Parts: sequence; C-alpha cells; structure tokens
Amino acid sequence: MNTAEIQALAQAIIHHHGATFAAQAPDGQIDHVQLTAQPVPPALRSEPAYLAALQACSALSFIAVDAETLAQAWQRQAERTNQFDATHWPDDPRDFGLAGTDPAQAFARCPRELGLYGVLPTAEWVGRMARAGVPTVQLRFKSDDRAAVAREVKAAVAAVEGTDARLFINDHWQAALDAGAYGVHVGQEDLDLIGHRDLETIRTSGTRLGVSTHGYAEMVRAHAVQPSYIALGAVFPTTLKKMATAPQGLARLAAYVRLMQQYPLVAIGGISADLFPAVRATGVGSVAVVRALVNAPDPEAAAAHLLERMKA
Ligand SMILES: Cc1ncc(COP(=O)(O)OP(=O)(O)O)c(N)n1
Ligand SMILES: Cc1ncsc1CCOP(=O)(O)O
Ligand SMILES: [Mg+2]
Repeated sequence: MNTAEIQALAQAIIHHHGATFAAQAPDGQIDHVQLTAQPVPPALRSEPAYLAALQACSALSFIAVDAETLAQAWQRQAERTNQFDATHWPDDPRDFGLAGTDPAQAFARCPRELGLYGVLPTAEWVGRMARAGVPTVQLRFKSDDRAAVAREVKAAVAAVEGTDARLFINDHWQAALDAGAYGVHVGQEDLDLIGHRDLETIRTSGTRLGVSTHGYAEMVRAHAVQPSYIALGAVFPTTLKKMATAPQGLARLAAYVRLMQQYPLVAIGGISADLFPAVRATGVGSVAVVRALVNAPDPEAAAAHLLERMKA
C-alpha cells in the first residue's frame, strides 16, 4: 500500500470515531471538546492497518504510548478477522495481548460492583463515610512520616470495624498489610517502586490490589500484575491533584470498559453527582470521588445522595 492509501485508511478511522471521542459528556453538562492532535510517534512496524491506526489515533489525541498500543491492536484485529474494518474500534482483549492469564497468579478477587468509592484523607473521614453506608472507602493519607502513617492506617482499619465497608489503603502497602486492611491501591509509579518481590508479598497475603490507569498502555501494564480491580481516570478535569494526562472523557471510559470487562472497574476524577448516570452508563461497577464527599456541606447527606445516584 502506498502512503495515500494508508492515509485513506487513517481518514476512515477518524471519520467513524472522531465525533465519539470529541464528546466528553451529555450536552449541557460539559461542552464538547476539541480533539488536540498529538505528534505521530515513530512507527515500529510497517503493516498498513498499524500505520493507518498510528496516524488516526494520534489525530484523535491519544498520547504516543496509547496510539502505539492501539495501532498494534488495530493490526492484530485486522489479522484476526482477515479484514480492515474502520468502523470497529478495537475492544477484544486478545488484540491487546490481554488474554490467557494464570488465575493462580492473580491478586485476591473483589466484587465487580465496588459501588460508591470514597477516597478520603484521614481515618476519621474513613470512619465517618463507612458509617454513612459508603461500601468502599480508601485512606489516601499523604505523609512521609512512617510512624504517622502506621497510626493513621491502624486507625482507619479500626474505623471500619462493625461496618460493611471495604477499606483500601493508598500507597502505604506495608502499613496496610501490617494493619490487616482489605486492600491497597497503587499508582503506576508505585508499581515501579514496589517491585516484583514486594508485589508477591502483597499478593500472597490475600490483600486486594487496585491499580490506577490513565489509558491503554497503562491498562496493559496493570494487567501484567493481574490486580483485583483497575481504576480508570481521570474521567473529567479534577482540581484535587495535578494529572500528567488530559481527562479521558466518557467515550474513552466506555471503550476501556468494553475492553477490560474481565476486571472490576472503578471510574475516578471530577465526578460530581450530576455526572453519575452518564458514568454508570459506561458499565463501570464503581465510581470513586473525593470532593463530592469531603467538600460537601453535609457529607452524610451527600453520601446518601450519591448512593441513590449509584443505584439509578
Ligand atoms: C480509586 C482510585 N483510583 C485512582 C487513584 C489515584 O492513585 P495514585 O495514582 O496512586 O495517585 P495518588 O492517589 O496516590 O495521588 C486513587 N487514589 N484511587
Ligand atoms: C486521586 C485521583 N486520581 C485520579 S483523579 C483523582 C482525584 C479525584 O478527586 P475528585 O473526585 O475530587 O475529582
Ligand atoms: Mg498513590
């Protein structure tokens, strides 16, 4: 195929999927966004479907590592089905190398529907939201003071006793294991830092593992450790932390959910009560929030409202 023919294939992908990925949320809530074309990364292969998809996905504003992951998947999809179908955005785990894992090496399972998930700054908040009926809570206590961390993690574990809440601990996996928490949540950089041996320690202890992801390449990376759940974000802009990647939007979230069905999935980032129905409609089993709870004038009432919206 010559360059013009490959460009025509790329245009066909953009034609069929551009409008979908440009829509962030239902009209009237968050405006449609302009796709910001990304530079096309250097090609690692020479097949037409791969080259066309690398161009198209970059034009559809996927960052280099995600455009590369998608282009490989478009190529595998074309090979597997013996045709190039520009209408079919890749969503088969086999095309991303996500099939064929070993259940014996997976982290302990957790429910697919983790439900409303409160990400909370202190043990006191954890207890308060657990008592308000939030089914999944996380202690996100940012400190380098090991003694303070150990105290706060212990207090959070004690705070959920007598409630039905599942408690995840962000970052501080050793303190979480020491205190007997239900699970730990780690980011991609944390995965690098923790290393294989310590991951094995967490896995064999039976503690659940949640992993943050921000796109296709990170989902593939997360899958390599077979965590208990995968978090997808940031769906919308958030002021809570500076994100390295642009908000994913609902269309990407829906595509991620189609691909990652084998995992319990958690959506996070900028999700307010009015956005719950649209986020739930993508098929995620859990919606994680920080400000929607901790900045609410009446957090218990906010929890009750979000629990209702979760059901709707
Ligand atoms: C449910 C959930 N999803 C994502 C995150 C973010 O975790 P991480 O990438 O480790 O970043 P920090 O929270 O540590 O800033 C989360 N905490 N919870
Ligand atoms: C910790 C974190 N990780 C990705 S987005 C986010 C913050 C979500 O906070 P909010 O729900 O207030 O936008
Ligand atoms: Mg973290």
